[in-house]
Amino acid sequence: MTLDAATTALYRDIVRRNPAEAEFHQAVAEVLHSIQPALQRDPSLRDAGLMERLCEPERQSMFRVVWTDDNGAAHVNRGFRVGFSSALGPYKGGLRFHPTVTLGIVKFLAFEQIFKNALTGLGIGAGKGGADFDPSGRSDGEIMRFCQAYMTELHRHIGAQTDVPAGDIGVGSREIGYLFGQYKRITNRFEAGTLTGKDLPIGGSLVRPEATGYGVVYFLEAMLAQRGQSLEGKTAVLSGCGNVSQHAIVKLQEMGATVVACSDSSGYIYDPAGIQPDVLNEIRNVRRRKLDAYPEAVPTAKFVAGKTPWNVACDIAVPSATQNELGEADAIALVKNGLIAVAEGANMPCTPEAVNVFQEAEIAFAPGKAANAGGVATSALEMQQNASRAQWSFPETDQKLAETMRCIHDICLTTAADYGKPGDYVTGANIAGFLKVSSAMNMLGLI
Ligand SMILES: NC(=O)C1=CN([C@@H]2O[C@H](COP(=O)(O)OP(=O)(O)OC[C@H]3O[C@@H](n4cnc5c(N)ncnc54)[C@H](O)[C@@H]3O)[C@@H](O)[C@H]2O)C=CC1
Ligand SMILES: O=C(O)CCC(=O)C(=O)O
Repeated sequence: MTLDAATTALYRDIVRRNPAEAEFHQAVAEVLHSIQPALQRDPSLRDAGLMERLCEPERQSMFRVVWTDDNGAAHVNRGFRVGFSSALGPYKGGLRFHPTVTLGIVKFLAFEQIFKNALTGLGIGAGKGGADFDPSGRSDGEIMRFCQAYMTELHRHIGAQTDVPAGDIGVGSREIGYLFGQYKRITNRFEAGTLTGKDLPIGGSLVRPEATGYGVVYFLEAMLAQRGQSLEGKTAVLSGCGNVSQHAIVKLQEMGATVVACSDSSGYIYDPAGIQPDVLNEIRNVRRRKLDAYPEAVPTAKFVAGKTPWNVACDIAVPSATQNELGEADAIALVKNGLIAVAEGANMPCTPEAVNVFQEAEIAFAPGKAANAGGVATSALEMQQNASRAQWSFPETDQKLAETMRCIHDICLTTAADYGKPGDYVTGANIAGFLKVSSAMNMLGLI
């Protein structure tokens, strides 16, 4: 749908005021396009500068992070934390440690989080952060010193009722542990609900490590059931081989699909017999090696260097590495090879052109802000457990995750149909998230 004049003017202004932030512009453009039917139905949604406020972060912090490597040499990185919206609860969203991190990347991720977190129905606002630090090849001691240096500044901005960071690319439970340790040391408080994604002994939740990947598969299951299909007997291709991918692979195979390929930034592995999650775990999480090491352990697999996996024929694609990793040509190749469904495990991994190809071909398409919401939803469950000093069992927590994903699926589907776009999960997710956050913003007054 084309933008009306008022929204076009708003969008132009956002681009002018946020120069050189292409990913942020892209994320905003998608939402503005999607919510046009809602704005047409209820023009009062534009009142009181609501749209302008929605697209302007409440707060943005940028800071210097100084740390020393194992040889005693000093390094300087740039740290970020953006609190985009606290209309529904404390800012909530992960931290990304990757050399490509910029303010624009963090803003796009925090903006996406507004709608994603609203869809969970769990009373969490939206934030995101990170640093342009490259953890690859760094020793455990270097990682710890970087995390301590980063938290030395970040601690001023966060808290269980203010802003609750978690993991994202390059930040797993090890980093969360070091970050929490430094927070605890500086503040003199064991305030477990200040960070989520912790290991169990320091206040973590069962299922949080698995949640994003499992959640994507629960969403896929619901989306396929809507079309009278299931995961049984399907082949799947994933990108990435980190937290999201590894657990999505486990759940896909548990539900009867065969995952024939996954990737890292150096290439992809292919095995028609199915990728083995235990081997992947050993190579990536224990030995911290690249995927070219996988065929050493599984000789039936081959490693294809320097390529993405989108030319591999499959029924289901789950891009789970990074933004804009799947473009128009990739989408065309996937559709030509018989694709039936896509679920975004990563945030905004498909370019707008690729999404267009999928939608034109009537492929079931689940946008990241709906499909990967299981991670942040389970973080909210971790916050609930921390607040009551409880620890729920794996089955209980997994059941809550599965129910949340089914609810998100159904909200997206019914909202899309209600606004004249049946089966369009992008429209459904954006409008449902937008209506929820905008009603809260109106109740809170002009802030
Ligand atoms: N961890 C979580 O709970 C959630 C993560 N996500 C999103 O899922 C995606 C993956 O995150 P995680 O699995 O947590 O991170 P991770 O650090 O565990 O794994 C990232 C994976 O992506 C690959 N990768 C990273 N940058 C790449 C690049 N430029 N080109 C090709 N491959 C690249 C890495 O090799 C690795 O396999 C990200 O987009 C993240 O924002 C979304 C929701 C929640
Ligand atoms: O669990 C969280 O708070 C972070 C999840 C996240 O960063 C995401 O949903 O992209």
